[in-house]
Amino acid sequence: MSNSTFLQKTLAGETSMGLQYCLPNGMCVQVLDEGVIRFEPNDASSSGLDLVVSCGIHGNETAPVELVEQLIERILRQELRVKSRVLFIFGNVAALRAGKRFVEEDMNRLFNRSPEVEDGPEKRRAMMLEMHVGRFFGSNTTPRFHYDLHTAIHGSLIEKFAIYPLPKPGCRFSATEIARLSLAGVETVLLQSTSSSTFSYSSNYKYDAHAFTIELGSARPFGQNTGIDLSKMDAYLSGLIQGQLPHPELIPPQVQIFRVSREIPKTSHDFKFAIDGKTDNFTPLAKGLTLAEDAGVPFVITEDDARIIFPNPDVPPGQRAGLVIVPARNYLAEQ
Ligand SMILES: O=C(O)CCC(=O)N[C@@H](CCC(=O)O)C(=O)O
Ligand SMILES: [Zn+2]
Repeated sequence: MSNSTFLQKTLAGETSMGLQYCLPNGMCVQVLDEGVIRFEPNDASSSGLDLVVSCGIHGNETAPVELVEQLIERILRQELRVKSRVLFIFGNVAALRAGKRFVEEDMNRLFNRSPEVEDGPEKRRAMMLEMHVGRFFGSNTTPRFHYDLHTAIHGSLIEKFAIYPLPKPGCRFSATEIARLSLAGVETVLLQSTSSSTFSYSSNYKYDAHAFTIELGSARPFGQNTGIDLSKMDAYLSGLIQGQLPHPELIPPQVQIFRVSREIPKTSHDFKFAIDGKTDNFTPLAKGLTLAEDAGVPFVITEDDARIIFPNPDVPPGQRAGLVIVPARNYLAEQ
């Protein structure tokens, strides 16, 4: 039997759909696709919780991929007792091999769309991943979670934070889910204000999962992530896998909540930031600042206490070149 990890086999092109098998401890395993593996307990020991953990949707964001690799291996070695249904996803395998954010297109802008004949590999993979998530959740009525793990391109004044996709009409941001994230070491949450083409938005919108994009530090190549402490996230996910769903009632006071005030649209190749394109996430933006100019149109900061997230002037026209966020703890309380 090979000593390679599931990640190593995936990167070597050695994983594809296989038959389910069960271990003596009652845990059943099935590889559903390249880089996609499902674990299920036998019914008697099930906790009634469905968990999707995805990573590597951007191929240069390797710290969460290494974390997920270790979780999978601990389960396969039967060190971690699976009491929940769990789906692990290594998202953009070709980009992970290349060590690049993407090969042709940013995969995290390709979810929640309809297939087209001329779709390239990243569009097709995004569609397949949505299908696997949909089949995994199926018609179960058990609580559904999807944590899509990332790292950020630039430095950040706050290392770990989550993006909470806009809830469906009639639904609200959940204070309990935000409090749970704090147990995973994520103490800053951005509430999205628009629909989106990200993986977490799709799982929330289509499958009613508690879904988040989670940023866990800076993007570095494999083997260079020792500076990122993922021990709380590791413990939190290990607990969920073992069927332990914590029930925090209140958001701890140290948790910071922002909401997205506006996306910074890039409409043309003339788009220019007035700030350095590599400015740290959460850098404050003075009211009245002309932050960017695009085809002669200025983008002026009109908000009090604004900050910038994900500045990236290099995205193609039609995509967001960053987000302007503002504090929103009271906003959440009023929901
Ligand atoms: O650091 C950056 O500029 C990008 C980090 C990253 O990949 N962030 C995600 C956020 C997705 C979301 O808004 O939910 C992305 O850009 O896809
Ligand atoms: Zn990312």
